[in-house]
Amino acid sequence: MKKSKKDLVLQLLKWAGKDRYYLYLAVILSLISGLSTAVPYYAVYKILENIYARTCTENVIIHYCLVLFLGIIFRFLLFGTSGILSHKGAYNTLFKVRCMVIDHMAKAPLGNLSERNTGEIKTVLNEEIEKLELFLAHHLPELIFYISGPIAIFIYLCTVNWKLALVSLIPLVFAFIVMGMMFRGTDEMMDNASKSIADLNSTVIEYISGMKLIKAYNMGSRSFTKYSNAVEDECSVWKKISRKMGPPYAMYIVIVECGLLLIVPIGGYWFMKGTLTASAFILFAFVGSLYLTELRPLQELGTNFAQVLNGIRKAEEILNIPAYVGGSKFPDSHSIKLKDVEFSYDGDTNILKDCNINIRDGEKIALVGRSGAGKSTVVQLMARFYDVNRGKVMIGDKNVKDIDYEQLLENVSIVFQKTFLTRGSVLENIRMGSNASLEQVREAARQAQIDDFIMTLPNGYDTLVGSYGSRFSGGEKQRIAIARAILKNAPILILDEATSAADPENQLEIDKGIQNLCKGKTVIIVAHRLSVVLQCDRVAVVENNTISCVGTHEQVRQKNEYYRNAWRDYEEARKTSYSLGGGNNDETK
Ligand SMILES: Nc1ncnc2c1ncn2[C@@H]1O[C@H](COP(=O)(O)OP(=O)(O)OP(=O)(O)O)[C@@H](O)[C@H]1O
Repeated sequence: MKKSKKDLVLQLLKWAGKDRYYLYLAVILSLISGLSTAVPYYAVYKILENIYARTCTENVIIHYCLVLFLGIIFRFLLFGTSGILSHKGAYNTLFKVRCMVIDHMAKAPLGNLSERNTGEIKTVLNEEIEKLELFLAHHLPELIFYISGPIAIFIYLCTVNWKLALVSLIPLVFAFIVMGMMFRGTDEMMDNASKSIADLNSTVIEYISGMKLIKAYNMGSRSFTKYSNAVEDECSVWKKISRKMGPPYAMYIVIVECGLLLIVPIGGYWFMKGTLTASAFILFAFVGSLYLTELRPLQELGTNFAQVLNGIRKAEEILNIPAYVGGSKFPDSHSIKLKDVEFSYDGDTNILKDCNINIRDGEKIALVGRSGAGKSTVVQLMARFYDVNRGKVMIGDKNVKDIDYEQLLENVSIVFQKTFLTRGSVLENIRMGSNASLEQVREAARQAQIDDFIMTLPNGYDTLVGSYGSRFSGGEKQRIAIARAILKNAPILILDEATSAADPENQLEIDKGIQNLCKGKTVIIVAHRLSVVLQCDRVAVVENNTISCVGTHEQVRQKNEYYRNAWRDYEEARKTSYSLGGGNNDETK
């Protein structure tokens, strides 16, 4: 169910936590500042009154000029302080909401997150949440200021002549009707605007991250078409919004400014009849229509408010993804068991069915199978990146669903096929948020066979990695990932082994790093190179949506046709490479 505007604002204040008191104080100061708007008009009126009563002296002028001066200073001082407080509250809240969303994403199932594209998530984290600052730091205090000012002036005008004060309000009634027309049915439009900016962001991200591919296939113009389409879509959404809101906005501006058309003739008539004093007539002619123009920014606030509500809604959508919370201690035994597991990414096609395996504590097991058979899926279920549809994944004697998620992630290390490096330094990339000392990081890097290389970099461990680790080769990146895992020293290790680890020398280094990493751990290796299997205790074949055969290399070779054929092909390929090159290309050595 869609939340009401009020509920969304209350939700935002809840996210603000204690910082909402800054916001409340800012609103109170804004209110007083707004109310003091009437003070200068009061001072001017009093001077006029004294002039017409022929009682105006130097003292009277000085007295009311002082009142006027203090009124203006007081008003701006309060409004300025309100702005400082509202900005403090707003930026603290923004920080909290961004941290909450990021933290929540880390605890949410990967499946739910990957339904959203990167552009959509980036839009929520940047643009949508940024709009909350606009609301908290500007709209909230300004809304109070722009409303309370005219209310204070209206009340003051009522004390001078209540009938003419009421006349001055007539344009406001029409202005509000027009404003209502302007905002009716804009929710969907704002939603579309938010979607179009998310699409635009996704296209830009895709364009930049796929730059190499675009160049390699000379896809520049085609990719640009996709980008320009996204820009056009965004533009057309905003054109629609402008078409809907533009005319009523123009009417609103005209209406609030045309109070004089009523005040001057009616006020003049009453003055002629003697029911209105000259000073009151001048006051109304001067202020009577002007004070309503203070309400003009309300329209702009209204437009932005619709966008802010959309921002709150979007942030809430991510925060409402059910996260993995609670759970018991990580078990002492590090055996892993899949029991009758069934799993599908999309809810329709089963990638795994009746899948069973028992991995002993401290055992080293290789998963083999054709490309797309489901090897990576099996290991991702072990780390609870996704939840199974049926059956159980157990670590020790516990279902992974019952283990505290943070403890689970702490106790499982994964080295992915494709290494992701953050933009920071090499040191930060190996530490990954831990408190490890430089010496501990270097020791891990030595074991991963990458320390010597890092020391040759211009700033050693402080060298910046660059976006997406652009300055490192595939093999170097992999060894950095191995160093990370060595430093983390988790008892369960999952290696989604890469085939692209470059030249044999690099491969040898990586293998040495991996051997150091595996010591004393329960290890599951997704083996893309068959030679890796010989370093494992057992091998499991993933085929036909299940784990079809588990045993030692010899046992599986005898029992499983896929594995037997794969080894035959592998050995024949090795013989061919011997006869072609005449050298020893054995990658197992
Ligand atoms: N996030 C995903 N959403 C939908 N389908 C997916 C997803 N990830 C993988 N798949 C599909 O699941 C099947 C198994 O993929 P998986 O990556 O587990 O295979 P694999 O054996 O590890 O393959 P490879 O050896 O090529 O890495 C494939 O058909 C793949 O297209």
